[in-house]
Amino acid sequence: MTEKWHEKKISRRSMLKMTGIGAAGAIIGASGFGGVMKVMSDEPLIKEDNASSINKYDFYNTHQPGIITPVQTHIYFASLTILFKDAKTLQNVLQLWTPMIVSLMNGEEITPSTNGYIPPIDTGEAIGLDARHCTVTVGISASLFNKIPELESKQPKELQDLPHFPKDQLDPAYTGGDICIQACADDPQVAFHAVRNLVRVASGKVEVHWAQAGFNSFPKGGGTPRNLFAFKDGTENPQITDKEDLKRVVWVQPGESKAWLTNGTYLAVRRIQMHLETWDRTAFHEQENTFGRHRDSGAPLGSKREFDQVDITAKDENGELLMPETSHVHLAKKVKARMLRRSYSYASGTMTKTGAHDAGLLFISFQKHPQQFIDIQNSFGRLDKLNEYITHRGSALFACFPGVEKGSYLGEALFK
Ligand SMILES: C=CC1=C(C)c2cc3[nH]c(cc4nc(cc5[nH]c(cc1n2)c(C)c5CCC(=O)O)C(CCC(=O)O)=C4C)c(C)c3C=C
Ligand SMILES: [Fe+2]
Repeated sequence: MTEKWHEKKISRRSMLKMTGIGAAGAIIGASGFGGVMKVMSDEPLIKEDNASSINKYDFYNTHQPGIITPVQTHIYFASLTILFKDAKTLQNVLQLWTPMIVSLMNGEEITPSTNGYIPPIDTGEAIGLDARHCTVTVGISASLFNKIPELESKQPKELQDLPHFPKDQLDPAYTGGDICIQACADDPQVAFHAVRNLVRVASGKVEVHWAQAGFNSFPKGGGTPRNLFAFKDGTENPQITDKEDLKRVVWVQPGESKAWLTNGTYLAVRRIQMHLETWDRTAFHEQENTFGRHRDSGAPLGSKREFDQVDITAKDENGELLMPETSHVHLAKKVKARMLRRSYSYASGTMTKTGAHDAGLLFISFQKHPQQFIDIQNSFGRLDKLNEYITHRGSALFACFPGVEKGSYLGEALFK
């Protein structure tokens, strides 16, 4: 029987090496990182979901949190570069992160500091806040497999960089990365705190390549949030209660990819600038024709209610299509591919060259195969009316591990 990771003891020296503390870290006594992780003691490194935490989602599940979890108000998304080339270090980082993520999702301090002679273990900015529905989702990309030759046989063939799409103007500063951490919460500081602490503990092993904060605002009483063009965004999505549909659209099923990815999914992320200045000069009817939906109700053009059935062939009394052929929804619906969208708006100051808002959509979708994203994006191609108002500036694709069983750790099956 293979030894479980938590049954192995990582030596104090390798722990210090791994956390990048090195010689300076000698000051960090047994209550330092050793205290955080308890990896150097006999105590197994298992953190439990705390049922008495307030506003908390469970970590241990068949699937990772933050995918079919109801969308929170904030995201901090980070794409990391790995600074190592071996599978063992990746395994150690994932082992280190797993109990930390449980603590973060419990809304607990990672480990309360008791030693005044060392830096606090938890950076502390979430002290006194509850879990705020924090979720952390981790994925790995094709470039990670390129950097770790030992894992070559584990790379799913569909895990490749996304192709170049017509009209893409990708900025390398917002593109790619080896590992993603998607932290979502109903509080911006809780989401940021999660990423900050996960990156910090793996310092010397990973560094942030790019990161983006985002937000969603929900109407009183709930409902679909509006994007920065004021349209309800996220109406047409698989129902998170329809398990069979999620198996068809989102979750990798046994035999569909490499075994380690069963119950996992693919995360496509696009940092899409929305040209607010151009949009704000556009006539209201033209805005509605761009999406093919009414702005205020969110209903398909010609219908009354947001969740009315979309019929892209429906015509008005003059025989004209109600939803223009080049409208965003028409083109998305035309292809059979589907996805689960979980996007956030962002506003990050202004573009240095033009002074325009650097604002838009941190588009995130989950699908069991990257081709689903590719087919829909190709359907938009050069035709989508929305192209006039947006520019894709960043892009990455990650395979998100399946969920974790108590006693295991993120991505364990990758190392078997
Ligand atoms: C490749 C996938 C998609 C990208 C990229 C994308 C960008 C993008 N979308 C909006 C706003 C809306 N999108 C809407 C619907 C919609 N969009 C996609 C896919 C991508 N969008 C799909 C699959 C759908 C659903 C189509 C359907 O079957 O009905 C809508 C309508 C409301 C809704 O259903 O959410 C809006 C609004 C923006 C602003 C944007 C880039 C900045
Ligand atoms: Fe869309």
